[in-house]
Parts: sequence; structure tokens; C-alpha cells
Amino acid sequence: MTQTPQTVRTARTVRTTRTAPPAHDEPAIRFRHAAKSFGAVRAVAGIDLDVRPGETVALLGRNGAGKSTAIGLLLGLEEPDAGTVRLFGETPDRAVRAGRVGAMLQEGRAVPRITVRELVAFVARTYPAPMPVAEALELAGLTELAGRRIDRLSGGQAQRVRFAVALAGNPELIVLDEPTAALDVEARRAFWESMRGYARRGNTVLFSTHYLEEADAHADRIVVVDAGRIVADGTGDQLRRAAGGSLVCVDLAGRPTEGLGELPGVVSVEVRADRARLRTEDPDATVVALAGLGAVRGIEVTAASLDDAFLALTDGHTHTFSAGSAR
Ligand SMILES: Nc1ncnc2c1ncn2[C@@H]1O[C@H](COP(=O)(O)OP(=O)(O)OP(=O)(O)O)[C@@H](O)[C@H]1O
Repeated sequence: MTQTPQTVRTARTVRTTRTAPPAHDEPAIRFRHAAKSFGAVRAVAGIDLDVRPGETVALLGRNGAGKSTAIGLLLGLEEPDAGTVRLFGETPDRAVRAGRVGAMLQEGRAVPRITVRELVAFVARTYPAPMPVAEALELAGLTELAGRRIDRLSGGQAQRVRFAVALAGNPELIVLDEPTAALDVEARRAFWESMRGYARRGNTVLFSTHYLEEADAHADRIVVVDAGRIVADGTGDQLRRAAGGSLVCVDLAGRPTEGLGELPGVVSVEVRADRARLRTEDPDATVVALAGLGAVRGIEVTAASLDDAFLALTDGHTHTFSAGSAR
């Protein structure tokens, strides 16, 4: 599908010019018991989430977890069946109309045969206090490409145009639904650099992704969504720890596996061929206990990877861990 620039909605109300993040205490994003179903599918099953101004937050989940629906609620594109969503203390509709929120969604549109600069300028004119076009182009890394026609750009360049369009209203919050899907490594790097430039100005970013590494590398905080619920919330390190910090692997050398699950710190045991893989919250105690059993051949201790954490966190249970928000 062709991905092209998209803006959320035309601004109609006038807002005072803003150069710094808001001084008030309102969270940039607040979900309170927000829920949305489509027929029998509970796409968002009661979300509570606060994002502070200036935070960069990743919404991480598998296909169908409810990320796009949550973003639809956030932007006022969908009405919640229950609960509320507020942006800077306002309804999404008001915040979006005032240009306080910019978005890059997954939908595509026909590619316009105008230049990059013309498109960004056109969108900027629809907002009450837009970002100067040259500034939006620069932040998106498009200064050199400003005179190029949109339909003659590479996929990565076109994605940067979508980013510039999202910046056009000079928003305090930008919402990106899987912004790097289908981009190559270099285009991703360039994209995240632009995003960070925007975040460094004190703005708020929320992006959805399937990629753990991307969430870990580019977000201050990762909110894991599964089956329409938030199942974990914290930094990459906190998620790793929450998932059972370390893995201890050992050769069984013909020993029985009974009792391994009861060793100190062990939360789960997996046996493949003659090797046991123990997920543990206390690797030192587990290793000492294994040594006590004389099971030390090929012993190896590693930190759980983020992939391990993600699998453990989306195992169908709600994890009480919450290091970040719902403040
Ligand atoms: N308009 C709709 N009508 C019916 N069902 C829908 C609609 N939108 C979403 N759903 C369903 O709601 C659930 C959550 O979908 P959603 O698109 O929010 O997930 P997602 O995490 O964004 O997935 P992906 O990563 O694949 O984009 C899925 O089961 C999906 O099929």
C-alpha cells in the first residue's frame, strides 16, 4: 500500500502561539478506563494510562493487540464505549483541532503530484499557529528534498514527508502508528533521528511498534499492550527484570528434571534435549543450588532478552509490574 502524508483534521479554533511545553500539570495523554469494542471483539478492554509532557512512549504489542484502536481513541477518530481520553486536559477533538496533536497513521492515500514544500505549506495553512514550513522540513530532514515531487520519493523519504506533515500544526504531541514499518535500516535511522529532534524540544511522542528493539532504543518508556489491555509499563530494563531477570542454562548430564522448578529464584523450567533452561529472579541463588546438586556442566547465566520479556509479559496473564505510569 502506498503510504502518503496524512493529517488528522483541519484546525478551526485559534490557539495562542506556543514555543515551550505547557507549564500546567495536565498529562499530555490520559486514558481512564477507556474501552472500545467492535461487535464481539474487545479491541481496547479498559486502559488507564498517563503520559507526561516531554515523555517518549512506545506502545508495544503483537498484531491485533489493540494499538491502532487505542491511537484511534487518542485522536478522537473513535469514540470510547466506556471511559474517557483526554489530551492536555481537553477532549481529543479539541486538542486536535487546535493543532496541539500531530499524527502519522497507517492508512495510505493517493500520492499528490506536488512538491514536498508545497504539501507541507498547504497543510500548515490549515492550522491556527503552524510551525514555519522551513522548520518542519528541517526537523524531518527534508530541506534538500523540498523541491522534489512527492510521487518521486523513496519509501523512506515519503515517510519523512508524512512526519513533516504531522509537524505542520506545530503540535506538542505527536502520535505515530508503526512509523517505520517497511523502512530499511538507513531510513529507520534517519526517521528516528528526526523524531528525537522533535522530542528534544520538550515535546511528547507516542508511537506504536511491533519491534522490541525499536521500543527499547527510542522510547523513555514501553507500554506493552496485549488483548486490549496494558500488561506492563516501564523501561526496557524494568521489563526484562519483570519478566524474570535471568536465564540459567545447564547440561543435565542424564540427571532427572524433577525439583528444578523448586530451586531458589526459579520461575520456569524448559528442557530441550539434555539441557535445562531456568528462568530465574535470583540467578546467584539458582546457581548455588544447582552446584549443590552437582549440576554444573555447561552452566551459563545470561540476562533475559527483551524478546524473552515480551513473550513472558504477553502470556495471557496480567502482570502486576508497573514502573511507569497509571499515576
Ligand atoms: N473497525 C474495526 N472493525 C472490527 N474489528 C476491528 C476494527 N478495528 C480493529 N478491529 C479488531 O480489534 C482488534 C485490535 O485491532 P488493532 O488494529 O487495534 O490492533 P493493533 O495492535 O493495532 O494491530 P496491528 O499491529 O496488526 O496493527 C483486532 O482483533 C482487530 O481485528
